[in-house]
Amino acid sequence: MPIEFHKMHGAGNDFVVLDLRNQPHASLTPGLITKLCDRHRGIGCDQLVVLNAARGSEADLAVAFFNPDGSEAGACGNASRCVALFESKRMGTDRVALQTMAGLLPASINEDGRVTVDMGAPRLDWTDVPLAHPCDTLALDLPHRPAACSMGNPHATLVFGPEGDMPDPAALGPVLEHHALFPERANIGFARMIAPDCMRLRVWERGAGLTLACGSGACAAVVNAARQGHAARACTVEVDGGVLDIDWRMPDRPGEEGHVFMTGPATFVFSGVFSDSLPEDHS
Ligand SMILES: N[C@H](CCC[C@H](N)C(=O)O)C(=O)O
Repeated sequence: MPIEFHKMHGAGNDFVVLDLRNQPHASLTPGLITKLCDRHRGIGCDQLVVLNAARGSEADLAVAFFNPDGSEAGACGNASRCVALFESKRMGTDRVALQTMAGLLPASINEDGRVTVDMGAPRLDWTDVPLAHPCDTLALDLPHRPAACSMGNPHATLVFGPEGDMPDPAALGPVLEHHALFPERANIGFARMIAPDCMRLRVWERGAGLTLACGSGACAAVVNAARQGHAARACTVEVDGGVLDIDWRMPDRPGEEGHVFMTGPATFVFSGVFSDSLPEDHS
């Protein structure tokens, strides 16, 4: 059965968006997920994003994220901005609430066209990342002592000063993604501080490899760099595909972690129909 899809990207991190609310016939299998993400045998994207009706009144819709290797991710910041834009156009509003595995994410479309998503509070305990055994997530016993946290998905961030060598993310990234310390694997960020409120970031993504941008990775990088004293809580993050503004706000109450607000672009590219059989009149 043909499946309608929408191609979108957030700072070059690209997505195939399937809205199943109006095509319930589409049955998603790991094989179909991998095929749709494949840049040679399918449509091609960094993640497949699946929309369903919300289960409750707080959210406007439910969103699930899948990597090209078929694994499901609890968060995807760039896709969350894209879905917020998609739904805002459909509903004619500038505020959208997404229901994700990481929780309820309020989003707003700004006057400049950029999208702001409240990505929630980072989870800083080893059990939340998760890690394989108890340890301080502020400086893991790994090369370059990265800090780790969860934004609904696992992240470790290696932070470097303005000068000096940095390992190749394409070489060290997959080694750390699959390290035994990460029972659910991890996204690995390589951050170079330009100033306390500005960093350059590349992310080796779990299940996807090196991408042009990683929204949850940018949130985790600012949290992790701020925890290590290298970055301010509000920081511009320059990624290969553009610029994201991250603001890890102060908590409302003592003993809690503040929410991380991510602001950045969301772009609609094209819509199409995917069918694995030739149309009848393909003359
Ligand atoms: N590969 C990630 C999901 C996509 C995250 C990224 N595209 C973003 O914008 O946050 C994971 O398995 O946790």
